[in-house]
Amino acid sequence: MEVQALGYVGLPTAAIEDWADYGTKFLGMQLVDRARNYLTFRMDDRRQRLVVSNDSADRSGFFGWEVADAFALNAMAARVEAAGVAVARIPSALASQRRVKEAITFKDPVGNRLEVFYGAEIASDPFIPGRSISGFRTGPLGMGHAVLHVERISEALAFYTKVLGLRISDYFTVPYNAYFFHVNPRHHSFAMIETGRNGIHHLMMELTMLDDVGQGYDLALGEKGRVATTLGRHINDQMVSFYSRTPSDFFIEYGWGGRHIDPTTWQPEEITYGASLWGHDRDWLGPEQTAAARALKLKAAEDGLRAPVNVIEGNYAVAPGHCIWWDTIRKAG
Ligand SMILES: Cc1ccc(O)c(O)c1CC[C@@H]1C(=O)CC[C@]2(C)C(=O)CC[C@@H]12
Ligand SMILES: [Fe+2]
Repeated sequence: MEVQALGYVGLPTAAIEDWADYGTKFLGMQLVDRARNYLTFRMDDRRQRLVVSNDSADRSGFFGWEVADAFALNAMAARVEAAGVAVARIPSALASQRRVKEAITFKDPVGNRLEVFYGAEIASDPFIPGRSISGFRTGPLGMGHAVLHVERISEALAFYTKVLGLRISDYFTVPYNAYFFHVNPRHHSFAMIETGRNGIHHLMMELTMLDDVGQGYDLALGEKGRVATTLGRHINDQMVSFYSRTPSDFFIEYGWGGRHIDPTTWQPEEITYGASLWGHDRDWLGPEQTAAARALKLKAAEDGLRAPVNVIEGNYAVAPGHCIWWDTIRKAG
């Protein structure tokens, strides 16, 4: 498999100041760089995972897909070019700003800026979370998952699977079309939902402990309008999560307990139950959609649908103010 993980993400915003607090005091990331028109955050031992930018050049965000080395990067560049898509080498000044060794960039068929890179820089100092969380589940699973609104999934599907090499985890067509893709054991690192417009829908970050999510939920409940959905559990990746409104016009899904899949044997499947096993209620849906979402969930409950107990590597108790991250967990294990 060429693409190994979703390595970093750039999110657009018009409210850069609000993001500093939201990213640290609520999400628990570490603010490392604060320039006039962008912020950068750490989530683990890497120097940078998330960039939040109010530069007009970054208006639709960017997605940093990780490959192993220069050889894999060149192979990807050739493959994208062969598909008729213009590829540019990212100048070394920008590559250093991304904290990677080398990168290329191109647009997906609906206009999102993609970057493919290798050689992410590791920090020499430990990750200090912005609030007391146990840590983010990253490492070989990547930074989380990114979900896009797309006008028509069919336009981008072939590009993401045949050119980029993402593999379909599952999909559903009711109550809307949605496709989920994996590149490693994380159930999905990327998804598209067909909503009639293009843009970022949400970014998911996964915490190593459920209590991090519950405590974050309490913080979000304390701010008017911050909670975008109630706490819930997704059917396909079994993630327990809630969605919060960011200072931009999309969401961050804050989750725990996502399942692992075996990419070598996984077969794409169709989900007929909808999005959630329970929860994830929204207050902005019309009465018809609310009733439809409710009916799907009640059917799942009636059918006795349950997520198997998750065995979470790295689900250890840690002292408040301290954090563990993947590489430490792996070395300790
Ligand atoms: C269906 C699903 C499974 C796993 C995920 O990580 C995930 O983000 C989703 C999408 C959930 C769902 C959606 O598809 C449409 C818009 C929704 C209802 C929201 O507004 C919040 C949850 C979103
Ligand atoms: Fe999600």
